[in-house]
Amino acid sequence: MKIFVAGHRGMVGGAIVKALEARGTDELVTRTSAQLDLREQSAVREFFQQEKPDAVILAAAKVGGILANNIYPADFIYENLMIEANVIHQAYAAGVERLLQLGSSCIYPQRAEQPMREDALLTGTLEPTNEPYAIAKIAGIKLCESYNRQYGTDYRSVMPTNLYGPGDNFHPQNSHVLPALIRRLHEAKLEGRDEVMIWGTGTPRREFLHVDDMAAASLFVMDLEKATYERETAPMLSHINVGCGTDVTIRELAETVAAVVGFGGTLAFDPSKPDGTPRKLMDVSRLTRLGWQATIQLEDGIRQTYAWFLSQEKGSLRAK
Ligand SMILES: NC(=O)C1=CN([C@@H]2O[C@H](COP(=O)(O)OP(=O)(O)OC[C@H]3O[C@@H](n4cnc5c(N)ncnc54)[C@H](OP(=O)(O)O)[C@@H]3O)[C@@H](O)[C@H]2O)C=CC1
Ligand SMILES: C[C@H]1O[C@H](OP(=O)(O)OP(=O)(O)OC[C@H]2O[C@@H](n3cnc4c(=O)[nH]c(N)nc43)[C@H](O)[C@@H]2O)[C@@H](O)[C@@H](O)C1=O
Repeated sequence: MKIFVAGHRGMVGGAIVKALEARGTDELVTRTSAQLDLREQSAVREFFQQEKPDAVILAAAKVGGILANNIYPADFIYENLMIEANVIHQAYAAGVERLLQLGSSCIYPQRAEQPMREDALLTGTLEPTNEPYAIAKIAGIKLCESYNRQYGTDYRSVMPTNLYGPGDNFHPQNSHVLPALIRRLHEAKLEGRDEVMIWGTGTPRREFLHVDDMAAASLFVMDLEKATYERETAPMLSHINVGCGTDVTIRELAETVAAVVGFGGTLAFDPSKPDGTPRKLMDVSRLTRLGWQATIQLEDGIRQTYAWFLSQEKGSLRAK
């Protein structure tokens, strides 16, 4: 198959390309955002009409942690809506048979019953710190569902929990918690500081999945027989959660990162920073029933990610 991987330089897109290359069965098509801005409708139309891929994996998005979502809500809703609408519609217009798009666990209500099942979607109010991003991600699911229902396409959606791994964004403010803590605790160790500040109260719970597991799950869902995907996601031909099925508090995460990095000082908490959703644990029974489960334990994944972080030249680390 000729597969367009959108967002191949990102953490997830990069891991998906690596997994596809290891398989070695497909022709891959990639473009950087500078080569093809997926917010631009006519450019996306031209690209799809020229390339005519058989399949698309949509891992391109405007992505960031709790603070970035709060500071740049317009960018998060606008860019993600445009990318999804352009890619999904132009894929359909170019006759693309199969598409997989990545959403996020933040699509579920702020107070969703835990663990969160796929049918919790649109049953309650969203978490305010990422509502614009979540609405764009929900629109992505609804685009796929609607094209499937109206045009009989085979466009699938996976909803990952919080992800981490090599290729992550280690920006001190705009990143997600896990890479932010790796960097902050590493720098504190180097500077000999005896205290590090962690945002929020430390009590929110999060589920973390290594990006290589996410890439494997994405290909697993992409490869499912159409009838199997439709049976599992009936009646709306909606989406499948991806996670590891267990979560930790932010305090526990910080303690694990501190142990891996070798920071022996005190962890202090700054409650003036937002906690966000109190808990976001995915119900992964749909994916488990289909035969997939995560393989990388959190501490092992953090060790491997820290080794990758250390292997990067400081200047080449992404800092968006
Ligand atoms: N990271 C996480 O914890 C989670 C991520 N997800 C989802 O997984 C997907 C991938 O996320 P992740 O890999 O972490 O994100 P990254 O920020 O690492 O990568 C995103 C990629 O999207 C590309 N991109 C952004 N804007 C445009 C644009 N206008 N045109 C073309 N390409 C664009 C970028 O390309 P370039 O490098 O060429 O500029 C970039 O490589 C997203 O849909 C995200 O919502 C879901 C849950 C958790
Ligand atoms: C993937 C997911 O990511 C975002 O939602 P989030 O889960 O809240 O993600 P986060 O990783 O930024 O924070 C998790 C928790 O960790 C705490 N925390 C402590 N110290 C730091 C810290 O230094 N940085 C960050 N970012 N958080 C910190 C922080 O206060 C919060 O309680 C959205 O983009 C959302 O839309 C989305 O999809």
